[in-house]
Amino acid sequence: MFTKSTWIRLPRNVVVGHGVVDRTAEVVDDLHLQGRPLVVTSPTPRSLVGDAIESQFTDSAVVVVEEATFESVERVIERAEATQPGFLLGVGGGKAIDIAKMAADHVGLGFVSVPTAASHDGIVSGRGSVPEGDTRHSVAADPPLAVVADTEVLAEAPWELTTAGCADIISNYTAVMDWRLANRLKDVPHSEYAAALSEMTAEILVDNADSVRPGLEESAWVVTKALVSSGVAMSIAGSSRPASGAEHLFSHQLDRIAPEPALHGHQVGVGSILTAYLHGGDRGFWTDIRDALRSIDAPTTAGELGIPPETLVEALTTCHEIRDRYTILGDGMSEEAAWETARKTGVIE
Ligand SMILES: NC(=O)C1=CN([C@@H]2O[C@H](COP(=O)(O)OP(=O)(O)OC[C@H]3O[C@@H](n4cnc5c(N)ncnc54)[C@H](OP(=O)(O)O)[C@@H]3O)[C@@H](O)[C@H]2O)C=CC1
Ligand SMILES: O=C(CO)COP(=O)(O)O
Ligand SMILES: [Zn+2]
Repeated sequence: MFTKSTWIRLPRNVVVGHGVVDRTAEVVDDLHLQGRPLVVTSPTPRSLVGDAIESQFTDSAVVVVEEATFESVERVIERAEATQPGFLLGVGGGKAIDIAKMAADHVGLGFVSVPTAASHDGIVSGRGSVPEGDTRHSVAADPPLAVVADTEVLAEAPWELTTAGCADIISNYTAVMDWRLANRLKDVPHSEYAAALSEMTAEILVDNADSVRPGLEESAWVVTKALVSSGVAMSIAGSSRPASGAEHLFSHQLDRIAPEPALHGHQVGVGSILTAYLHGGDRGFWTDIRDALRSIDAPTTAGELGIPPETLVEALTTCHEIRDRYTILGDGMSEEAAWETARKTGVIE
């Protein structure tokens, strides 16, 4: 008997382009959302687009968050209970958007994502990631009802945020390799549609790497479309598997143990070089990943990440423990193998 079922949750409107932040109220109208918005934002995004957004609504409440913490999520929930909005608008980078996403989920309201940085695929996905205790990986949350991604704003964001978004997409290659391996070895549920979409997204981004340059609105366009596509792959899968394998475990562990972690996308990019090497050995795919990262100015070494070599090796040898997600790391790497992998790939010089 056939018993399978799936429920794919996607944003209904994805509006990307020049000046679209001025169309936020129109997007909201199209969703038939009632009531006033609670705008969840952080200091810099508020100074950049706060007025442009708030002026489109006759009555809006605003909460400015500074840290990606559960206290911030609770503050937004309290503000929502006090102001009784009809929906939430998350305006900013991953911090403001994830806090809005988690708070909206808690109070049972919809939210609209207005990214000001194309820094990772969480800005469009149904995954929320706010550090809780020792946990750094994402959990399921309702995806945004709509995404309003203004390429003019995104193109002016610091270049490293955009290169981090690119590297998060390039890491899809190794995430999919890990997912296929887990399916073959551990019978982990796998969607070939989600895997193919995720890989194709990385492929298109790499093919268009020449048009990803600082200050170019075209770059914001290319990267945002890729982030949307990666978010859709995760929605089809019903998990972050198509976009998160061992390279993400490595990054989550660095977030826990590094004196000063680097950007999410930059860490997963370097993680992807290392795990591509493990998948493919000397003549493997890892040089393609490294070259793709180099071509968009993303870090490819521990030094460029600002991570001490010992910390990088510690992350690589311990990160398999942080979550129940089978990857090429299996039940863990020895220290010797981790040093060898990092040196052979030039991640540690
Ligand atoms: N849901 C998911 O799957 C994932 C979620 N995450 C989460 O996302 C967060 C990291 O995302 P990230 O975007 O890097 O972090 P932030 O939202 O903190 O943004 C990074 C920095 O850029 C600033 N900024 C944002 N937009 C602009 C702009 N247009 N111009 C100038 N500066 C700008 C912010 O300013 P200010 O400090 O003033 O806000 C901040 O200092 C973390 O909380 C992480 O847990 C990470 C990966 C995946
Ligand atoms: O960052 C993500 C995908 O790019 C989400 O992955 P995690 O579930 O590992 O946090
Ligand atoms: Zn990621």
